[in-house]
Amino acid sequence: MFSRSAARTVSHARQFSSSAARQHKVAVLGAGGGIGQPLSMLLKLDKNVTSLSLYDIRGAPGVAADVSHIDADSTVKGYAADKLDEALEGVKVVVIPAGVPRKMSRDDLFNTNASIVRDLAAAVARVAPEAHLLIISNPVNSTVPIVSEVLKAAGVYDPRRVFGVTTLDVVRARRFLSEVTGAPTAETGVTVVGGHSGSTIVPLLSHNAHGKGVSGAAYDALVHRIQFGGDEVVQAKDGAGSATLSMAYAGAKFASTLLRGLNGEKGVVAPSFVKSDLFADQGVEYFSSNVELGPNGVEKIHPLGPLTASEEKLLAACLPDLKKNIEKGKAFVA
Ligand SMILES: NC(=O)C1=CN([C@@H]2O[C@H](COP(=O)(O)OP(=O)(O)OC[C@H]3O[C@@H](n4cnc5c(N)ncnc54)[C@H](O)[C@@H]3O)[C@@H](O)[C@H]2O)C=CC1
Ligand SMILES: O=C([O-])CC(=O)C(=O)O
Repeated sequence: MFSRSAARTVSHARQFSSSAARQHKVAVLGAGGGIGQPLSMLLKLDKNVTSLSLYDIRGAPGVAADVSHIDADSTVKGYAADKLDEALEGVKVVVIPAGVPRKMSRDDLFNTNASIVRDLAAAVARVAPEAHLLIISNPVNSTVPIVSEVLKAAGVYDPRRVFGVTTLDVVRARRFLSEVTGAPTAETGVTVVGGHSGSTIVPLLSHNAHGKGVSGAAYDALVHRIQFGGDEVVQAKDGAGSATLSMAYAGAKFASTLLRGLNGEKGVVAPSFVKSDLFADQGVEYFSSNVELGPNGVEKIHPLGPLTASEEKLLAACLPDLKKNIEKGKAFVA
């Protein structure tokens, strides 16, 4: 039998060895922005992040100094505009919220953000070719293909390691369904598939016990609110940008889920916009659906499961738009 103090020592040793197996350096590119700052703070609090590398063309060293005072064990370093390569050295996960937020449609951002994301992806390909890339910068439906094409051209593309972060759609769906039904958010998890903009966002409300009961005008209004939740924030901010705090929460949530998968935890599943065979026969190369996350990133893409007639209709509207967005991204790099 162990004495209490011996048992404590064993438990400390276990904790130590398990945390020693979880050394993850994470970089945030765009860390000085509306999303980047709170995202960096939340990542600092994640016990699976041991080192945080904050980069921006403006202000990252200041954000890093600030975040570094938080009493969590990870180290934090900020990198100025000319220090991108240094910021990426040894990183396992790169989260990219760099770029401009929209004033009108997400597609308006294309011209500015396409080149920002392309250049950052090229640096990742050069310095941290095995990193997992989490793309937040909009339009996600096009920026993910852009990043993938850049990695392909550099000869380092592994589709298991490139993720479009669509978690905010899932977060909104859970919250909005809770508001409609009065059920606690713990019970209103909704899978959202497709892409990340308007009609390409397809919530599968029928897969949730509470969502199943929403019908008629209430169903249409709920679907619309999930698809256009970003607009609510853009309008309320009245020219000052788009969602930042809820997005930082969603980005940290997805990064934390991925890190659990990278650590070998079993059964880690989350929706993400990834290279997918689900609708490849219809020319849609990337698609967001539940994916199982493991030590190599995407281990398995789950099928959508049964759809109602309304969901089939939403999916039919999603696919052609999504295909166009993906092609636009690919054409930009070509
Ligand atoms: N995936 C999603 O669900 C969501 C995506 N977004 C997108 O996230 C992006 C960022 O939004 P915000 O943080 O609100 O914008 P922001 O303007 O507040 O911050 C963007 C940051 O990127 C930096 N930046 C610009 N070019 C850069 C480069 N070449 N390298 C590194 N940093 C660079 C800027 O200096 C700025 O600090 C936008 O494209 C927005 O549309 C926003 C909300 C949700
Ligand atoms: O609406 C936007 O431009 C930002 C975004 O992607 C979202 O809030 O879902």
